[in-house]
Amino acid sequence: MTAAAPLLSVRDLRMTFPGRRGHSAPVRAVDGVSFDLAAGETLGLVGESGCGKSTTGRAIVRLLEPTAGSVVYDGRDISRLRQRALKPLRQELQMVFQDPHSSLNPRWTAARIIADPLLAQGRAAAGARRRAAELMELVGLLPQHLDRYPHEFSGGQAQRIGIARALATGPRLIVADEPVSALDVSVQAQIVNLMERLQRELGPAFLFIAHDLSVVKRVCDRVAVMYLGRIVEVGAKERVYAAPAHPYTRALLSAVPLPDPAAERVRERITLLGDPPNPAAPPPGCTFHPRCPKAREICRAEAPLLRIAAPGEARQVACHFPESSG
Ligand SMILES: Nc1ncnc2c1ncn2[C@@H]1O[C@H](COP(=O)(O)OP(=O)(O)OP(=O)(O)O)[C@@H](O)[C@H]1O
Repeated sequence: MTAAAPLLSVRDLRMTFPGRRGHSAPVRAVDGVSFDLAAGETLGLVGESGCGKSTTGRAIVRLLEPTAGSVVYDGRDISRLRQRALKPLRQELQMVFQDPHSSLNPRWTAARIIADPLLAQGRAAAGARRRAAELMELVGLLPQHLDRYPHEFSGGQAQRIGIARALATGPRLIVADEPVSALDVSVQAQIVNLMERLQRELGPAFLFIAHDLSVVKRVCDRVAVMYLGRIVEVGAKERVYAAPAHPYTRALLSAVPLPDPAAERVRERITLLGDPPNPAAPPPGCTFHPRCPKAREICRAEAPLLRIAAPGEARQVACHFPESSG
């Protein structure tokens, strides 16, 4: 039996920005990212601020045109499509942004924000409004509030509107870029619960971008860890969280508080040395080597490829000395 083709297949994705004034070297924000996403699957994309998570997400839904590489969605490379050719795909590829108040048009009512993708599809105004009311209910908002403006909603409610808008056209892939990190901690869990429920009920695939590893642990099937524009480890959530193979993943996970205070007291904490390096001037070899407690000569000279961590495992790791190999 052959496995079904993935819904999304990203290969060697690269996104380079011109250097800012005074720093003429180009910024390699995404530097060769490859992964697959199956229909209905949730992949968490984690890593420190500036490692290229948002740029990866934006290039996939084609808010940006990648510098190189391919983004094969449903069997078709969309990485070079022009805006006109992308239009029909917009209903299938949606994005939820980090800060709902700055990503929703402040001059539009909730009804218009949610109905806009439907109107763009050619839906009649009355039908689009009815659908917007249903979507308000689906995301836990009162349909009577359809004519309110974004500033009349709290942060959590506004994010629900952003989610309703993303769901309006029945997308098959949603890129959620830090969807809860701008919200109060008390509201974060509600939005995570909502996204979990919608994923279960409606079944879109999610690329869930976050720096909070405990959120990713709750909602994702697989996790990809990014460092300086590259994926350094990707695999099933259970494996990555229980036995991280890359030293960077180990360091990130060692900073996540454990619910059990006794376990918390005896756990190993790994403090990363120094700051993340500059993507305009990445270190040679493995870009993590200046901060890696295990770095040896080869790490300074040769960039490790992302490869199967251990025989029989689907998990991949880009390290010359992954944890599983001792
Ligand atoms: N339009 C742009 N022009 C120039 N550089 C950019 C642009 N967008 C992003 N960058 C740079 O690319 C790198 C990756 O940024 P990106 O926002 O993708 O990272 P991130 O992991 O999502 O971080 P954060 O969580 O802070 O959003 C950073 O060094 C950033 O400064």
